[in-house]
Order: sequence, then structure tokens, then C-alpha cells
Amino acid sequence: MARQPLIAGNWKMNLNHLEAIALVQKLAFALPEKYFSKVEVAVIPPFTDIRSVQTLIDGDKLLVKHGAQDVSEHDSGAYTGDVAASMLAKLGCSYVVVGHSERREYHGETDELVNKKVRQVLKNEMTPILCVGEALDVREAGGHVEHCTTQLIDGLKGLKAEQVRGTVIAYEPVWAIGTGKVATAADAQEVCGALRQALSDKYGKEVADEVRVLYGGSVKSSNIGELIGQTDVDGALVGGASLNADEFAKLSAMAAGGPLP
Ligand SMILES: O=C(CO)COP(=O)(O)O
Repeated sequence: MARQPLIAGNWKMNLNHLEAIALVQKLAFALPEKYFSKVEVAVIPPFTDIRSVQTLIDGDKLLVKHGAQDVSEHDSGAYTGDVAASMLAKLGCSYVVVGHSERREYHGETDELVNKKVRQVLKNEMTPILCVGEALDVREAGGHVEHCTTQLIDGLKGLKAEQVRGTVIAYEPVWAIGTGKVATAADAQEVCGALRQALSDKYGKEVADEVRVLYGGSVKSSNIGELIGQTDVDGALVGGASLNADEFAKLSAMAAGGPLP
């Protein structure tokens, strides 16, 4: 079965709710509807923007999906500052990014915590985008494949094959994030292919063949074509280039197989 490419724009801590509305409107205008049968496009804004984005998407019946950048590992309760998965589900989120390298680095998130968050997302019927990726020293020492497959298997620990089928994995080498240093298409394929193989070994080929594996790290409209041309790269998690509606529309169109008219 062919996997539908997914292009998800992780805005990180950028754009307030008014800027968010403007960007989504512009994106919907720039990307003709026909592209959406070939590529799924999602925006992942900060929490404070989600309600506005949801209202716009629902009101104008836009085909763009939306999600969140993080979630609490708890159901509810005395966890000041945290946001529950049930709240994100109520806001119509399709996706929740879990275990982004910036959360792992600046908030000390471990694979164990990431695993709890993945479970919360699935329990609330959304799709986790589980991020894995190695730092430069790990890559230079040749340990990148093992590092990433360990993060993957630990992040999915205890899940049934049926649940794994509904996840999205994102390979984001830390050294390629926001640096302009994009991994070569062959680098991306090496790790994305190894991740799918690890899924196949643990959950069976049928499940592994359904899971979408994205690449992330300095993806732009000029390099998405080559990346997505790789056997095991099913789309991208895009940072900087998702903050510009025209560039993100262009990138999404390229992932759908052709440039904008
Ligand atoms: O971290 C990323 C997406 O989650 C990648 O960010 P950049 O596209 O800005 O390198």
C-alpha cells in the first residue's frame, strides 16, 4: 500500500494567534485543493494558537490539518503549565509531536517520558509524531543508526502492533536542525530505512510498511524533492521553512510531485 506523504510544519515558538491565522489563510490560498489528494499538509503551532487555527480550518473547511508540539504525560490534575492530550483532542488536533530534540535537550525528556506521552496521544485518538535523531558526535562516531533505532523502540515500548501502525516517526538529525546543513538524501534514507527495518523486526512487515517515516532538518522547497524520492522517506517535519506561507506551499506542492502553477 502506498503511504501518503505528510508535510508537517513545526512552527516551534514562533507566531502569535493573529499571525497564525494570517499564515494558515495564506497557505490555503497558495496551495490549490488538488494537491491535498497527493499530500497531507499539517501545521503544528504553539498551544496558544491552536484554538484560532482550529476555528479557521473548521469555519472555512480547509484541508490543512493541525496539531500540537508537545503534551503532558498525565491525564489531568495538579501539573501547572502542562497541557493534557484530552484538551488537544478537543481542539481537533490530528497530530502531536513527541520527543522533539529541543524537548529532549532543553527539558531533559527521556525515552521513558517520551513513551508515556506517545501513549497519552494514542489514548486520545490522535497521531503521535515520534521524533528521533542523533547529535553530531554520535554521527561522527558512526553510532547514528543504533542511537535512532534505540530511541524508536524505547519510545514505542509496550505498544501493540495495532497502535504502532497509527504512528508517524520523524528522523531529525540534531546537527541538521536550523543549521542549514541538510542531511544528504542518502543519509536520510539510511536512517529512515533502518527505522522501518527495526519496526518490521519488532511489529511485522505489514505494520512497518504502513508507518510514515519523515525526515526533518533544514528541509526547503529546493531539497524536498530529492528527500521524498527516497524509498523510506514519506515526508518531512519542517521548521524554519514552514513559517513562510508561500515557501511552505511550494514545499508541500513539491512533495505532491510537482511545482505550483
Ligand atoms: O526541528 C525541525 C522540525 O521539527 C527542523 O527545523 P528546521 O527545518 O528549521 O531545520
